[in-house]
Amino acid sequence: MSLNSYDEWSPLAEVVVGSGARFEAHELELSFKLFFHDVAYAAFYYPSYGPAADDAASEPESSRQLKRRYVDELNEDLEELVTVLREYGALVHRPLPLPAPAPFSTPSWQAHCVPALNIRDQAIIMGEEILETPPQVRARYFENDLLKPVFYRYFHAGAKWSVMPRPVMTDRSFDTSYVSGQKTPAMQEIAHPQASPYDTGFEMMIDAAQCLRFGRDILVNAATENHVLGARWMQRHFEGRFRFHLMHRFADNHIDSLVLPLRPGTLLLRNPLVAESLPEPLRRWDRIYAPEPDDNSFPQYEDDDLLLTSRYIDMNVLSVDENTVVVNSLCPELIRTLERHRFTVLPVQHRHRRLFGGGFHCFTLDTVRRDSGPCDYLE
Ligand SMILES: NC(=[NH2+])NCCC[C@H](N)C(=O)O
Repeated sequence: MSLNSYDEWSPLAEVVVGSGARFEAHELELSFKLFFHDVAYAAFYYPSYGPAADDAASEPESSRQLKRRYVDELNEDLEELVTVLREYGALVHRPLPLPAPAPFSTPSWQAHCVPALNIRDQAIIMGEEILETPPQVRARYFENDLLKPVFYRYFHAGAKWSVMPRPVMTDRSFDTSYVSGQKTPAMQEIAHPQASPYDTGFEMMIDAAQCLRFGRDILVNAATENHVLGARWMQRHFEGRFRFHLMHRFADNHIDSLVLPLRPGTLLLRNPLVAESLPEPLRRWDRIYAPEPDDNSFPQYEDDDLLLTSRYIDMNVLSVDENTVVVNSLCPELIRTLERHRFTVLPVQHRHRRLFGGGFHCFTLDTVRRDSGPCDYLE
C-alpha cells in the first residue's frame, strides 16, 4: 500500500517494527552522554561513566557491553510484538538485522553501527512523505541504512522521501547549554569538546521522536540550538503543508514518554505539569494520567547495566486505532487505567525497556494508517 500516516491513532494498516539484532555495546562518548544526560544523571549513573574518583589516572571507559541475555530477551519480546500486530491485521515490515556492530569512521570521528531498534527516532512519516532526521548520537549515524529496503518499497509505490542535512558532528557541533544548565557533576566528564578542522558551529540535529503528529499540526520539542535549527528546517520544508508548534525545553529530547495522543480529544500524559505546558488547544483535550510506575515491574539490574529511560517509559504505547492500544503486559496498572477509559488493550511483554531506551511507540514506525489525513484537530 502507499505510504499514508498523518497521526498517532488512525487504524494501523502497515508498520515497521525495529530489530535489536547484534546490539552489543553503548559507546560512552560525548554525543551519547549529552543525549542521555537527563535520564542517566537522574538515575545516578553518571559517576560510573568515568574512572572512579580514586582512580583518576586510568583511562575513561569508552564503551559499555550489553549482556547477551538481555539482548536475547529483547528480541523475544519484539517477536511477540510482531505477532500481536499481525494478529491485529497490520502488515509488519522489519529493518535489516544488523549483521555485525561494524566500525566506521567519518573524517572527524569513529563509531560502531548499532541496530535499527528505536526506529521512531530517526524517521517520521509526514503524511505521504518519509523524512529522515539527522542523528544526534554518533553510533546511530548509519542506522537508517538498515531501513532502506523498507523505504525503497514505499518510494517505488510513490512516496516522497527526504533526508535532512547530515551533521559533520564534531564535538563543537553540539549546543551543550541545556546539559550544563543542569549544573550536575556530569558536565565535568563530558564538557571537553575538542577542536576539529571540520568545525562548522552548531548544526541542526533533532530526532523525529521529538515530534508528535496531529493531522496538519505537528508538536515539536526543542531544548537546544541544534533542535531549533532542525525545527526551522522542517518548518521551511513543509511550509503550507504542516503547521509546527514549537515547545521550548518541554523535555530534554523525545516527548513520547511525556505525552501521546490516543485519539482526537484524548491524551495520555505523565502528569498535570506536562499538560499545562502544551499548546492551548491541547490543554482542552481529555487527559488520562499514566499511573505512578511500580519499581517492582522492572527487572533487577546490576550496577554496570546502564538505564537509558525514566521509569515512565511504559506510557510509550502504540495506538493501533482510536479504541485499541498495545501496552506492556508488565505494567498492569496502566492497562487497568486504559480499560477504565474503555480502551481495548493488546498486552505484549517488554522486559528491558529501560536498558534499550524505548517502549512500543519508539520501536515502531507506523507507515500506513487507514483514513488518516491532514485534518485540523487543534482548531
Ligand atoms: N522515541 C523514544 N526513543 N522515546 C523514548 C523516550 C524516553 C524518555 N527519554 C524517558 O526517559 O522516559
